[in-house]
Amino acid sequence: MIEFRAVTKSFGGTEAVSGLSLVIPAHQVTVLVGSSGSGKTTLLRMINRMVDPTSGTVTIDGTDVRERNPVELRRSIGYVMQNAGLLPHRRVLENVTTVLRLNKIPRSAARERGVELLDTVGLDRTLAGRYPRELSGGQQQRVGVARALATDPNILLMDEPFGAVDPIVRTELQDELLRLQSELAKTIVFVTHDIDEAFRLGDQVVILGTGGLIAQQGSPAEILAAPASDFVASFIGAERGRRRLRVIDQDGRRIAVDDDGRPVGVIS
Ligand SMILES: Nc1ncnc2c1ncn2[C@@H]1O[C@H](COP(=O)(O)OP(=O)(O)OP(=O)(O)O)[C@@H](O)[C@H]1O
Repeated sequence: MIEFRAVTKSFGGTEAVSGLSLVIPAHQVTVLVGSSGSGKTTLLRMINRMVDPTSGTVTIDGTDVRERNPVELRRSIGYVMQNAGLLPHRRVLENVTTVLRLNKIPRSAARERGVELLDTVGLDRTLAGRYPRELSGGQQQRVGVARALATDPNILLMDEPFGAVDPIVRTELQDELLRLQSELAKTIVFVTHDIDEAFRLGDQVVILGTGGLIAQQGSPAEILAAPASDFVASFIGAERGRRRLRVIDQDGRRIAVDDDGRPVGVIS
């Protein structure tokens, strides 16, 4: 479990996070969602000490992260960035195994683990020898996820990992993450500004308002059922048109359709 207690982070005069308290349960996906500048990335980076709070504490399983060595802490937590952040001059397998090698795992064992990880994230092993630029955006993101999983961390931090890929690939990557999570049950903290993605992936969704305050937190169903404020209603409503569904009967089957009459699924 990760816990933020009364955490504030100021950058000069800007309060990116203001007195925020939040519990992030283990083995679940918590999604931080909010508009640009709402403090999502800052919150994420306080977990692995890429950023330290101005006041308040962040604990992992009861231990203040400030008691941990930052380098060791960072290596023990998986981190996936928006543009995968792969090393351009290293081949795919080397990218995946970098942290294993830093942790002094012998080369052959690291390679073995690396190819297994390619399988885990649904990448063909034949891509192992390619350079990142020889992969599609979606494949690069999968390599990023494989690298983050290399040391089998309990915690995975994901900062808009699927933000730069097209919608179809994005849906595939979301599906893949849900599949992986059903097998691995990591504690995942996922940042996005896309409420659809938040509701799709989150066991818990935390909607951040301006000035680094929590506007609402809960399961997607709880938030949809009872938005806590006009701000939340409009935030989740901005893209809600597509979600206002109705059911039609088609050849004896119940089909959910959106506002424009486009079928979005079969009700079973
Ligand atoms: N290193 C920094 N120095 C100064 N200001 C910063 C720094 N990092 C973040 N900020 C400021 O803190 C606020 C929150 O930024 P943060 O990146 O956490 O937001 P975000 O919700 O992740 O935004 P985005 O969706 O645009 O990435 C912003 O006003 C930002 O300009």
